[in-house]
Amino acid sequence: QDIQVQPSPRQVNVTGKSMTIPVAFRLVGEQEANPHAIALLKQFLGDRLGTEGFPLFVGEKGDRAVRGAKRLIPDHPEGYYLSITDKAITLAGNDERGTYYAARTFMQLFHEGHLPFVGIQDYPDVRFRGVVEGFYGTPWSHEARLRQLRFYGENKLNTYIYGPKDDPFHSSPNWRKPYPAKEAARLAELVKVADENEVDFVWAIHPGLDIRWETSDRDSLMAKFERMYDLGVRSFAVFFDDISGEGAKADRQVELLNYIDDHFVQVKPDVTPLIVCPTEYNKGWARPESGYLATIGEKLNPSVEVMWTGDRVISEITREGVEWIREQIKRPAYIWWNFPVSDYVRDHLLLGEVYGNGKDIAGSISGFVANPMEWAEASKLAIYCVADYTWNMQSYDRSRSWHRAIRAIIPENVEAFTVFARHNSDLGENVHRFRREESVEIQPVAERFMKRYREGHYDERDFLALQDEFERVAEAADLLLIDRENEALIEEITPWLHQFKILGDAGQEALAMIKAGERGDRELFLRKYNHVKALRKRSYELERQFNQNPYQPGVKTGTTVLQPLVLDVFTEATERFNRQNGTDLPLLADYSPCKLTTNVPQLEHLPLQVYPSRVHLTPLLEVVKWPAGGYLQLELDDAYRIPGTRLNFDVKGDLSWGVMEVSADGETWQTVTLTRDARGRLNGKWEDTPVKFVRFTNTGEGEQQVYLREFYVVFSL
Ligand SMILES: C=CCNC1=N[C@@H]2[C@@H](O)[C@H](O)[C@@H](CO)O[C@@H]2S1
Repeated sequence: QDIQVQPSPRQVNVTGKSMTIPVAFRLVGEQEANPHAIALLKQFLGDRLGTEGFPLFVGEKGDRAVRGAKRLIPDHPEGYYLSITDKAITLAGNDERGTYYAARTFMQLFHEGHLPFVGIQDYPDVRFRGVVEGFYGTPWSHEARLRQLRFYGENKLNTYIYGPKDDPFHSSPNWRKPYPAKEAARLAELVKVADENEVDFVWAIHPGLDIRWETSDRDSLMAKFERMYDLGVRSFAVFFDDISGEGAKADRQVELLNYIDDHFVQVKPDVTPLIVCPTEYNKGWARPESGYLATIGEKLNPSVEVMWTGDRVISEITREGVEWIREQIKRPAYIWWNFPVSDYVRDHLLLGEVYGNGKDIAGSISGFVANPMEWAEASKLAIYCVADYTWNMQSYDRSRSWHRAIRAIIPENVEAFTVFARHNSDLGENVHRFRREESVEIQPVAERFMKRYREGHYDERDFLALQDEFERVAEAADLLLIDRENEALIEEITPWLHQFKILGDAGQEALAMIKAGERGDRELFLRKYNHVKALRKRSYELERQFNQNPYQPGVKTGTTVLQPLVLDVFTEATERFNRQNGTDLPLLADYSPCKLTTNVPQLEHLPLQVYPSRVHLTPLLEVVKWPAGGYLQLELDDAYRIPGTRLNFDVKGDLSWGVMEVSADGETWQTVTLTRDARGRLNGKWEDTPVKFVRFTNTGEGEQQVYLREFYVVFSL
């Protein structure tokens, strides 16, 4: 029968039919086996466990209980051998974690009152597998983290790296300080639950923003690690990402890391290899002339793991890419995969399939951890798939894994959540230009329908297929909004579910406009027209109410296929109605009154947030390298009286290297004096003349490195 085990095991031999589940089991090997595996089995088998009953042998290679299976146990870290026959069950690990994984697999084989007769030999492709909580934004809650750790235990993920950028005790300024008692107790509990689920809890420190290369700061860091060790932490990381200036120096970083390795990691008996997140952490930013990676490769202790995001900050991981970096750093890279992280497209949910990474990279990497969304439960879809991919790459099937993930996460509403996730997977235009597939099944129907509708002869079957899809969208939203089996998940995605309901309704009503127009039923057409406009207004208000943040506020759904389709159908149907009836009903246009032009590479694709009276530039999380002569220009659709631009480059020192100018025609420019307000933000003020262009230029001699935290243009009173 179809043995469904997650992650997909490497070698499964079905050795016969199956047996009904024994009413009682007798555990053999309890004294020597991994206590977490024993605890798991006891909890799972409950009162079926007794001194009599069907023998269940559990243990690690060399333990008496599994002596007979010794040569069948794969000789790989975390490997295990599992066998179920009509005589006995054997769960034999190559090491403690392997035994635990054998127990996890065993638990999944219980199926409708039966246990299959199988022999399984299994082990993971990638050594370190899991999640790095490394995003910008609201850190996960304590409860969310506890749920995550249990989820990792279920899916054979063995690593959780604690590194939320917005935790002041992980990063500046309080990385030097011990956690207050309450937070310390919570971290201790996380470590305990991680252990129970055979997950390494890696505590990361992010000192680079203000570290001083002196023994005092080195001692502060060592003292903090000691504190964390006292809390039970046995795995450590140092993050030097997203910094500039002093903290970015390779030889200083290496000196500190080797010191930590020599005087902490190597002297403690039970600490796993140190992990570092380098400043040059992707190929797009690597500069051979800086010698940064060469220094890491040559001077950093070989036992230290070096993280890497791939060819770009957000990128698919390829064989060629990992071979390249392996050459540079003289060791396999420890991949930090930036998916499903959405801190640069915060108005989107990334619920799509995990795809695009090579299946031939296992031998060239030491670890693979996913950086998730701030929405912990919603991130589980991708995390489940990453668990499958990193355990057994060759057999990874992106679609099968994704469907299983949905069944694992919300078993009572699989159909509805599948519809929802299908249309919430692309990012829209973004600064990293990273895109994902969305609405894949319906996209060709939508495209064909619009083309033929415009030509005047669409296929009724396409019309009905689209109508059916929008009905499913509306149904899915309502079914999920009342779902009570996974309340934490529904709580996270509720704003998007409301938006999704509006989209489903708007799609059906826009299609109804076509039929009303064809029948010449003016009254019905106007009803539908007004309903769609009302729905779009509700959508707009929803955007202003939920998920407000300084970067990408709002709630986007179906942005790649379904939303544009509603707009296209509405516009086309209204234009026809206007022609047939000599009316001029306004077309609903999502206009954008502002255009961005720049010659600073990192700013080229920055999306703009357009509001009724101001334009907001999406701030960047990374350091911006601003070359001499580099400029950033906003062009409005008309000349407006602008009471005052707000500009915030979060830089040390002044901005005398740059000039802010405005113009009404793009020819004559007027310099604007910038003044710092109480919050350190730079504001531009000028005489009260209409302005169409605003630009900021680096008129200095050399490249500047800045954080672009905020660029506001307020263009009406
Ligand atoms: C290997 C080191 C990766 N360090 C990173 N720090 C940043 C992360 O904190 C962000 O979440 C992510 C997505 O915006 O971009 C880079 S990736």
